[in-house]
Amino acid sequence: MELLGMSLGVGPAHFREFFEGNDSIMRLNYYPPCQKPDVTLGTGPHCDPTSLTILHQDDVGGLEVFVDKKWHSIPPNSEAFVVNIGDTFMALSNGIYKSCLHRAVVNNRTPRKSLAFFLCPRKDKVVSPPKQLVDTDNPRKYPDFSWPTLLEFTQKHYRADMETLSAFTNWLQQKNITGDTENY
Ligand SMILES: O=C(O)CCC(=O)C(=O)O
Ligand SMILES: [Fe+2]
Repeated sequence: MELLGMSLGVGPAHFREFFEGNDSIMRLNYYPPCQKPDVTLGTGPHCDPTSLTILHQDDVGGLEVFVDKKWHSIPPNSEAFVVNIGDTFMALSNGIYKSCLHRAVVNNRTPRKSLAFFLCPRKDKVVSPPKQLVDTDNPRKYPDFSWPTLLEFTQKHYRADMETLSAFTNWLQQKNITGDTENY
């Protein structure tokens, strides 16, 4: 977070402090062998709704990222983690950092495991970009929200894909129009 803050010109402290007391998630994925791997995905195409993902995959392989209109496999490297930007950090950087579209394919021989750490803000934090990243040339791209609201959206209303953040923005606006009085 310090490096991301420095790269955005807001200094090392901003995002480090924002993520103090973070409410992060760890997930273990298990992909059994599949008889029809050519017509099956282990995890469909999605961007992680979370802030930053640190992923360890075992030595089987299966992770793919979508870059330049093509799927590219990311071979496992026992010396390295895969680090992905998620939708919440895309919102925090006012769209400067893009969340990364990825998926996991399966095979018909070997089970596969991966371990993902998803950095998430503390529940009461307002996800809002620092003022240095917003001006008339770069207006706000996403409304303020809290992480539990985006999590609820992806768990109850919308399965995370490459459009999660814009679908979420529309959903929030619709809720405001229909006079929902809960605080987001
Ligand atoms: O298993 C993988 O390599 C990717 C898993 C993944 O994208 C996720 O858990 O969000
Ligand atoms: Fe993912």
